[in-house]
Amino acid sequence: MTYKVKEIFYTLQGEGTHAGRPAVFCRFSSCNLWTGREADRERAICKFCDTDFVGTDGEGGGKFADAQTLAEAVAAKWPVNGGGRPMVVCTGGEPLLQLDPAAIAAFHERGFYVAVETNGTVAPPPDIDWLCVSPKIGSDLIVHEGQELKFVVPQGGVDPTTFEHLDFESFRVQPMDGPDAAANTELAVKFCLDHPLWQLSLQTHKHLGIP
Ligand SMILES: C[S@@+](CC[C@H](N)C(=O)[O-])C[C@H]1O[C@@H](n2cnc3c(N)ncnc32)[C@H](O)[C@@H]1O
Ligand SMILES: Nc1nc2[nH]cc(C(=O)O)c2c(=O)[nH]1
Ligand code: SF4
Ligand SMILES: [Mg+2]
Repeated sequence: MTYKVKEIFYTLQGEGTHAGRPAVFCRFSSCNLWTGREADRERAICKFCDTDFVGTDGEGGGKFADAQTLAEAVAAKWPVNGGGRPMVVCTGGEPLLQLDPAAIAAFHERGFYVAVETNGTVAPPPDIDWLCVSPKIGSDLIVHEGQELKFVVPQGGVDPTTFEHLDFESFRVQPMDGPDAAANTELAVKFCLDHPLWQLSLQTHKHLGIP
């Protein structure tokens, strides 16, 4: 199948458990919860997205005819003889609209640890190494297990503890970026202090000024 990818770039994972770890980001085009057009944001299910995932015109983006071609483009971003286990973070947009067993196998064949950032509305293929689910209020959460649950706060007054019964190794709150970022960060810190099952996830790449 052909994969539509907005951009492929090498940086540090900024968020969550793997924050600080070098990774190739593969940002798939399109999402099922927003068209990506500003004109549609207010009527979207997910209204706070910080990402441009429309089209295939970003750095390293394009249409990749098959899984091998896609994995080659990702592997080409990893430093030669750099050491360490290479990691790819499949994100978007919503990566699970496109990520399939063939793509995961092609990443694995090249030694990659495969991480995925998903909104949890699409069933994941098997053999993902790190699945991070970030639920969106107003959408139908069907993925109830994975490695990391990362809830952006605040969202519609929903208490993050309502996700605690789900089967994840790590529970995190991430402050919503935007005009109220400072207040949202304060709220997230207080929430973690009051609920020590939960850890803070910051978007460290934004503070560092890296992609
Ligand atoms: C752009 S999304 C792409 C992956 C997938 N569609 C999802 O929502 O998880 C990547 C991560 O950024 C988070 N995110 C998006 N907009 C944000 C914002 N304004 N503030 C904080 N986190 C945000 C999402 O919740 C998700 O964890
Ligand atoms: N550095 C960096 N880390 C990230 N972690 C998740 C991201 C995403 O957009 O999915 C992201 C991103 O866009 N940049
Ligand atoms: S689900 Fe993810 S990619 Fe889609 S609009 Fe929301 S944050 Fe953006
Ligand atoms: Mg991002």
